[in-house]
Amino acid sequence: MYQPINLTDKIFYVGVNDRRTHLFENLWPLERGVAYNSYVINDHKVALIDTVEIGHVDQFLKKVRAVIGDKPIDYLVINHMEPDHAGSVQILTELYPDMQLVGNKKTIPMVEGFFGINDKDKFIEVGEADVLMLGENTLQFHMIPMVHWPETMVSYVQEQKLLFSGDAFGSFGTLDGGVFDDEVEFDYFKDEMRRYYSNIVGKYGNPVQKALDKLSGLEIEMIAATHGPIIRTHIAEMLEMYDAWSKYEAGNGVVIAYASMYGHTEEMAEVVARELAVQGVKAIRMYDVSKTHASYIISDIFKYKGVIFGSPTYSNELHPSLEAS
Ligand SMILES: Cc1cc2nc3c(=O)[nH]c(=O)nc-3n(C[C@H](O)[C@H](O)[C@H](O)COP(=O)(O)O)c2cc1C
Repeated sequence: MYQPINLTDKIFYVGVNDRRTHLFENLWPLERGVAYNSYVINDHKVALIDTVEIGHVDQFLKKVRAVIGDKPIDYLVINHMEPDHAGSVQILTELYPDMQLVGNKKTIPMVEGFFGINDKDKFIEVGEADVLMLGENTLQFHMIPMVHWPETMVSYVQEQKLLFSGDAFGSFGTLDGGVFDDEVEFDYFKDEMRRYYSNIVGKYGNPVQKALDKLSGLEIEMIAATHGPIIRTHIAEMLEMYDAWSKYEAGNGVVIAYASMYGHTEEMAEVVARELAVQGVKAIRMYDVSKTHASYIISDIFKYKGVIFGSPTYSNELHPSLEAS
């Protein structure tokens, strides 16, 4: 039985946990799963903010109905078209035929491409700073292209100072009871947020800087992303972390990532590490790339200023496991 989880009196968490998938995007290891977050605003008008991965749609619908009962959904806001969030759009349009899809000019052709939905009356196209009134809550939309897809946008509830941020500020890890940042072991999620950011969004530092600039004009008291805990007590810290990562600023420390078949390159890496320690470097992270998944190494490379790679020659190239990392 789902106990509705309130963000505010009319806004609810209706996300689901995925503890079965081994690799996110068939690429990134999920040691402690991942949550697909979605939210319902049960106001005079009912709006759903994003959906969940299609494999979890039954549980998702139960949660949505536990909040809205038999009321229809008026709007489905699509902040991001990636299938772990937009995966249930089609089935929802069938279940709620009068529901309108809210997206920007880049979202709409994607919806048509993904789902073959092309009825113009189904869409409400929104642009920068447009608003959608729901009753006591007003949604305002801000475009954040390439964080991390072209159509990405965020939705801001003006009255609540609440930002539905899409994948921005998201992290791996299921929400095992605790849903808000003050209800969980937040340090774990901070690390997983950096692994998520560095591997999935990290290339787009400039678009993230532009997005942060735009969001700096908003007063934000809660960030509700599509993965990971809802942030309400660590807002400033999160914004600072995103600012530093997107400027590629890092703290003191060195990552040493090596490949070694017979141990000689590893021995060299040990010597280098010892010398770094003698020189006063305390944070030294050594990884054998054949053992540790690249996503953890990349995450640490975003955390520390220094990085050293070591590889034996292998058929005149780098060792394949380092090359692959
Ligand atoms: C399959 C294979 C391919 C190799 N190719 C080269 C090569 O192209 N050029 C070279 O100088 N050494 C080559 N080597 C030798 C290794 O680079 C050398 O033994 C190195 O010291 C191994 O380092 P490690 O002990 O860290 O694995 C090759 C070794 C193996 C097993």
